[in-house]
Amino acid sequence: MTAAEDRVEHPARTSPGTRPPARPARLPLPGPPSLPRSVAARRTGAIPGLTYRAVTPPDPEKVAEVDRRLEAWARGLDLFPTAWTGDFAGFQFGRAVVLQHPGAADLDRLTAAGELLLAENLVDDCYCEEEEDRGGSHRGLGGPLIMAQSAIDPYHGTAGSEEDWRQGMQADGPLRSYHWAMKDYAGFATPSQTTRFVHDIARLHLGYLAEAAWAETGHMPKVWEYLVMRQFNNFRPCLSIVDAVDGYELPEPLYSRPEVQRITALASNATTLVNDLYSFTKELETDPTHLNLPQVVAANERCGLKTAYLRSVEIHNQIMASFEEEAAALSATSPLVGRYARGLSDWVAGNHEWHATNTHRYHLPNYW
Ligand SMILES: CC(C)=CCC/C(C)=C(\C)COP(=O)(O)OP(=O)(O)O
Ligand SMILES: [Mg+2]
Repeated sequence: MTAAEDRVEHPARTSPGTRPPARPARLPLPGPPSLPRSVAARRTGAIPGLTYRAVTPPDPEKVAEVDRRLEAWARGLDLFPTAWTGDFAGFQFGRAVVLQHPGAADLDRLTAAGELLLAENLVDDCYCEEEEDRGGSHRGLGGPLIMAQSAIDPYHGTAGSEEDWRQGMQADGPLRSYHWAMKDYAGFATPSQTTRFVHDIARLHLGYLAEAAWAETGHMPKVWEYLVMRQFNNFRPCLSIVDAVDGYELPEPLYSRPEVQRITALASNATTLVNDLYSFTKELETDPTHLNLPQVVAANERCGLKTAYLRSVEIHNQIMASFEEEAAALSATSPLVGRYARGLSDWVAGNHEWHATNTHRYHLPNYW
């Protein structure tokens, strides 16, 4: 790569003679080179240099059936206005879960995974994302998020106030979707798997709060700090259900072992950074200050966005390599852990395929 190819610079770099601040200020960075939409839309497929495992195409009949069930479920709960129907179709929830859970035990479990995915995205879009224009706000986010947590994490107050809680949990689409998706999931997951999910959603909400706090104060994290936040604001709740969706349980004493926790987190982090790479262009188009790994690398390393993007691919690849090596070593110690590790790997591979082919949501920067 030549210097000319990488000429998009961090603004702080263009002030000669000034001492760089100890912590780089969060300024809008120049966006990625944009293209006419028709050209940009073609720029999909795998990111050059990105480590991923290719998957077999999903069964179209299975996808259509899961989509049909999910749409009926969403309509029945009045989860979103008809104006959002295009977004529902464009997200391709059925295709996502069929790709992510190739070993799913049955369609009911696959549909429950889709309900949870839909609910998680509804909470993010309606509560957290200001740019979506669906009521989301960084300021005061803790209030709605604690209610969202309660929708999956039962209330144990006075008998008299329980009915108020029950009604409160039906107040909007994000709450209804969390609440009823959780009911379906808990119908086949063991109590331990259900509690695992509750804890992973609490972690996710903590990550949303940190992201919102940084957006509100204009804080630019260091790279490691960003990776901490993204380890919580993360796809993990989707990955740690793989055993339940596949119809078995990785028992709590095994799941809780630090090395199993580590491969769960590594897989979740790798696949979440895949989102940062595929959604980079979309995010910068809607909000030039939106944090994702390339933005944070560019600000911290005072380099152009293309360099930062390629560096972010490397960071992803290192995490992915750690996952693959450690998961393989661990799998050799126990067939059950091996099955679980395969489920994690399948989810990562399917989620990559979904990102690489979802032209409704994502297009790549014009770097290749
Ligand atoms: C499905 C799930 C658990 C989502 C929670 C966290 C989340 C929304 C992501 C990891 C995706 O990241 P992002 O908010 O950047 O999503 P888009 O890039 O807008 O698709
Ligand atoms: Mg993103």
